[in-house]
Amino acid sequence: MTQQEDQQEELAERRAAVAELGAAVRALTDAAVVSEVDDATLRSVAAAVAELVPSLTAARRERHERPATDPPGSGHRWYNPVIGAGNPMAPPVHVELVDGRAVGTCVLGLAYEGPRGYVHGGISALLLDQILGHAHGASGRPGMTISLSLRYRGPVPLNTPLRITGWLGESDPGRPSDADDHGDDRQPSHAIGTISTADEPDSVLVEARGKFIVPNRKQVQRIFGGEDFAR
Ligand SMILES: CCCCC/C=C\C/C=C\C/C=C\C/C=C\CCCC(=O)SCCNC(=O)CCNC(=O)[C@H](O)C(C)(C)COP(=O)(O)OP(=O)(O)OC[C@H]1O[C@@H](n2cnc3c(N)ncnc32)[C@H](O)[C@@H]1OP(=O)(O)O
Repeated sequence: MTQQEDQQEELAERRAAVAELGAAVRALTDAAVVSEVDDATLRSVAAAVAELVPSLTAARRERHERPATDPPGSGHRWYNPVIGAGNPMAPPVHVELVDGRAVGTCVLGLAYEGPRGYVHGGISALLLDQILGHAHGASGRPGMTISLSLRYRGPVPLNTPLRITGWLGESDPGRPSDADDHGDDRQPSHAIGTISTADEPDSVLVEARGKFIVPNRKQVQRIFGGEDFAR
């Protein structure tokens, strides 16, 4: 086996272990918010869970430190709060690019509840921000959201397969690019997205409009300390 194959195998192994823990903690979170067991049982589970924490934090990363799952060039965030298999707070949403559109699928449990039986509006915004980000990133230049607005047309049901779709719209006509002064290579992109149930994809429950920019060199330096933020 070559050194590169060795590293790939190690990375796959690491990601699988991280996904396993993510799934287990996600199941724990789901159980915690649906549980109606007695108080003594809640307290004993709380104590048992608290005891597990030090075994994870024995080796930890800090802000700005890259996790072992995301080596340079991987372009993927294993702990992303929407799509990351390693992040228990992520449903996780499964995203595919279909004819230039980003299409996400997921089922949201009671941990994401806003109105009883329905998804919290802030969670819908989170999912849409991510899917718009994918639509923007599909052109090969991942960016940052600079504005996001939503219209909640109907309540989004929990425990129901959902479909989240994002695509790019027209850019601002005639807006000068910042390329000359700042090294920006283009204008903000407009992205549009929707949430519907998988069974009724044409019935839009939430609609989003967002603007994305690709940060220029100075901005990357200021915000991320120079490291290519997308890699
Ligand atoms: C986010 C990591 C993504 C990594 C993913 C990597 C790989 C994955 C592959 C595919 C992608 C898939 C998924 C994407 C994932 C997630 C999506 C969620 C994304 C987010 O959740 S991201 C967090 C929220 N978001 C922020 O945290 C931004 C905070 N905000 C700022 O940090 C500043 O705001 C900044 C630096 C943007 C500008 O601040 P500044 O001071 O430098 O500029 P200034 O305000 O003076 O702008 C004067 C006028 O120029 C325009 N302008 C400025 N820069 C420009 C540029 N580069 N290009 C074109 N136009 C530009 C302005 O829009 C304005 O225009 P106007 O006046 O018309 O509004």
